[in-house]
Amino acid sequence: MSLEAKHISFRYRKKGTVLENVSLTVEPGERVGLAGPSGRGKTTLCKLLAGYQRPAKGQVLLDGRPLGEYRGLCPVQMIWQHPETAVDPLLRLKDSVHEAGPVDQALLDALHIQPGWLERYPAELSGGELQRFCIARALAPEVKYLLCDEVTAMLDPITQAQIWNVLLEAAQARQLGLLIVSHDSALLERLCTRIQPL
Ligand SMILES: Nc1ncnc2c1ncn2[C@@H]1O[C@H](COP(=O)(O)OP(=O)(O)OP(=O)(O)O)[C@@H](O)[C@H]1O
Repeated sequence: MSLEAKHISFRYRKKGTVLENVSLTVEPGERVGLAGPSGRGKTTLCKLLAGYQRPAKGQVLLDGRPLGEYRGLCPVQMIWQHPETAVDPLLRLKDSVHEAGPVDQALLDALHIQPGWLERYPAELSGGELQRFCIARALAPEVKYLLCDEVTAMLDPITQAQIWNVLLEAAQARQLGLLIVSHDSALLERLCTRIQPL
């Protein structure tokens, strides 16, 4: 079940063309690093691959089928740099984390999520604490691909290491495909099976 962007072009109404004839394939178990200067369109490509935006030209295919044909939880999930933009501010974390279905206690433990945090609202957690919930939610069993857009850029080194350990273990155990966006080339070298410049 490969994830493919085929000859994608995209433009924002006010900005003009951002991506022109871009192709990218991620296979199960692959960890592809997406590198490129600021403003090149890395986040935009992730949004297209996750189905948040539609390309003006080209297609996003999962296992050869357009992503839009899949029903229920999308098998391609995006994890954002700023987790506060990815959770409902009015929901307690215990409700947000279960939006994609029940979450395994072992996963919450591996992410060092303290039981008391579940009762809190997003504004009552730090960015690193909140990001752990976003990762737990993104690792729902139906998910096959994770698009990790600068997911640890604002975190301290210990939290970064904990989060990447969990993501890499899950990716290996479940043969998930990962697309990893980062400006940190050393991080990409360490994490990725290959790097694709944009
Ligand atoms: N909603 C939007 N409307 C108009 N222009 C946008 C929108 N979102 C992004 N852009 C523009 O599209 C271009 C690509 O943005 P994008 O966030 O995809 O780049 P990026 O490579 O991820 O950048 P960075 O490395 O700085 O995060 C930028 O010039 C940005 O200003």
